[in-house]
Amino acid sequence: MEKQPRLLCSELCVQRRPYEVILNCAILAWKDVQIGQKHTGRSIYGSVKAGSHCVPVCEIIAVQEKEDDSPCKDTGKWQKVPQSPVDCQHAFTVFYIERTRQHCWRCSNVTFHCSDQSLCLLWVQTIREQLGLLTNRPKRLLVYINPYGGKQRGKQIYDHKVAPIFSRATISTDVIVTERANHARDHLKTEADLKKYDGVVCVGGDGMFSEIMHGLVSRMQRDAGVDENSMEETLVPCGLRIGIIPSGSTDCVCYATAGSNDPVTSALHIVVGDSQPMDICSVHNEDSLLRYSVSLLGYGFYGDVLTDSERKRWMGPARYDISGVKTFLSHRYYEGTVSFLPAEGNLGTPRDKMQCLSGCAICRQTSSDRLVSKDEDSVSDAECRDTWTVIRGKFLAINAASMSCACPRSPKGLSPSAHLADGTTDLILVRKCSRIDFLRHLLRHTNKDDQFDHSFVEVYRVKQFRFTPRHQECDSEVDLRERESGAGGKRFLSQICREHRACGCMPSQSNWNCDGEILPYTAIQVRVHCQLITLFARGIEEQPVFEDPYTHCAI
Ligand SMILES: Nc1ncnc2c1ncn2[C@@H]1O[C@H](COP(=O)(O)OP(=O)(O)OP(=O)(O)O)[C@@H](O)[C@H]1O
Ligand SMILES: CCCCCCCCCCCCC/C=C/[C@@H](O)[C@H](CO)NC(=O)CCCCC
Ligand SMILES: [Ca+2]
Repeated sequence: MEKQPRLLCSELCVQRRPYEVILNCAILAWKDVQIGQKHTGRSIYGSVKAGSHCVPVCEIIAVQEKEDDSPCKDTGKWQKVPQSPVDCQHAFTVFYIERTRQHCWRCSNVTFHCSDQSLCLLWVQTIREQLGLLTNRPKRLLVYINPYGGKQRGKQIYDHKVAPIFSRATISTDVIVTERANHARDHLKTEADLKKYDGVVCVGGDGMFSEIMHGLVSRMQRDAGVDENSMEETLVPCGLRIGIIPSGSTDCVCYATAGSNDPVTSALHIVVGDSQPMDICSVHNEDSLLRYSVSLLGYGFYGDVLTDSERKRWMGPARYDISGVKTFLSHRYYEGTVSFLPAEGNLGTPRDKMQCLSGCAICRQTSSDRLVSKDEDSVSDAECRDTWTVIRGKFLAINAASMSCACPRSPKGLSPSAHLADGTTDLILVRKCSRIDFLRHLLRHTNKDDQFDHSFVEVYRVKQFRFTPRHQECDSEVDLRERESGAGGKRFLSQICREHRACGCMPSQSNWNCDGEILPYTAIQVRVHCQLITLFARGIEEQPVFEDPYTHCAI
């Protein structure tokens, strides 16, 4: 670790033991003086030493003066007691982030006792000054809580686990507990005074996140006079960051951007002001915008699971397991045409095993390319000239994963190498196959095996795609022929339908699952908008971070 100029260095006590405590602009470090004397010869900075700790300043949540209150031996009442120099009376507590297992963070603390009040104040003030320089931290947040998401614990989770952390970090909040579906979306879209806030927090699952995202994206476009219905429009990115406190059934957006669905971890990512840009797909039917999607757009299997599970909402998260098995057993397939515009450039491939982790090189490159070419997001002439790939077939599932879609059910996700902010989506086509083969493929969503390594699975990294179900292709074909053949057309139409009934494909029509919402159209056109929103997250941190066993610092 590079040496930083010291701001402060004092001998303070921690749990009645003397420590050498150092603060510079990057870290706060403290080492046990007595242990230090036994193990001489090494600097506190970045080397292995017993009894030493260090915390990056950017991971300090708050510092607070503390009065040493102890029970008075005589009266049994609590009062301030004078103490010996080692048990000094003046103290301050530093609250900081500690990494625990599985990408989870905790709020830890250490109390330093000082010999006099002025020293104590100097430490508190200096640490506060350092924290004041971290301008990416939010001060005012607008919080929406869905009290009915997941296991209906959103309000409880916020009140008990999140609000105390925000208050510790002196973040002020306006909290709205939603009273109906789309309450948060409509409020953001039309009413909320967004200038007052540094971010919006969503307490709920993917459905609730989708509401917040729709509200913010639509508000931005309306304010900028951008027509969301047009696929050719370049959408305006959202200035406000979104934080997700997971309390839903799948929580895939949170899991895929933070590596866990732990509310405390998410609250801490908000407090430290993390930023993670994210792609959004706009989903259209002809000239109208249907919805936006950030995670999964799924037709066939995942559309059917969702349709069936909506009738079982009362079951909570277990509804997906029951509907998953039921849909798998029904083994329906769907016919149609998928066309797509492949991603070009150095964006990797869905099978390259380049997981999108914190500070991802591919997403960073995409960001800098966007800075160079401001027009990048428009449907450029080059894209119009690009040739579309067209695939006709019978599919069990058509999935577009704009991010990995990792969640507790599928820890690596539907497309483990998909990127959060590269301007592409991974289009996965699962062709008609036997039940046992499909089961093998599905089970690979839950383990580490390559789910694309099957002859009936194809995967493409794309910028745009379209899907037309067979029955709609037929309709237009029939319409055309009917118009061409006049009165004779009716006879021709009935002939086609009879043929379809015979091949069994006519009744098979699924719905699109768009981030957990059912879309009212089956023929859709999709375009990825690169880095349209930003979350209070940093992507999944590489694991294991090699940690100095004594200082707990990454080295
Ligand atoms: N007060 C409310 N009453 C009824 N529905 C609500 C309310 N507030 C939000 N909703 C709706 O509830 C739906 C589901 O919420 P949420 O996403 O929080 O939980 P979930 O569906 O259990 O989790 P996941 O989306 O992760 O599977 C959302 O689509 C949202 O629009
Ligand atoms: C025999 C059955 C085998 C089942 C195999 C299980 C594989 C699990 C993969 C889970 C992938 C989740 C992708 C995320 C989609 C979210 O945008 C959406 C909204 O929360 N969730 C669902 O649609 C919920 C989808 C839940 C599907 C089970
Ligand atoms: Ca992407």
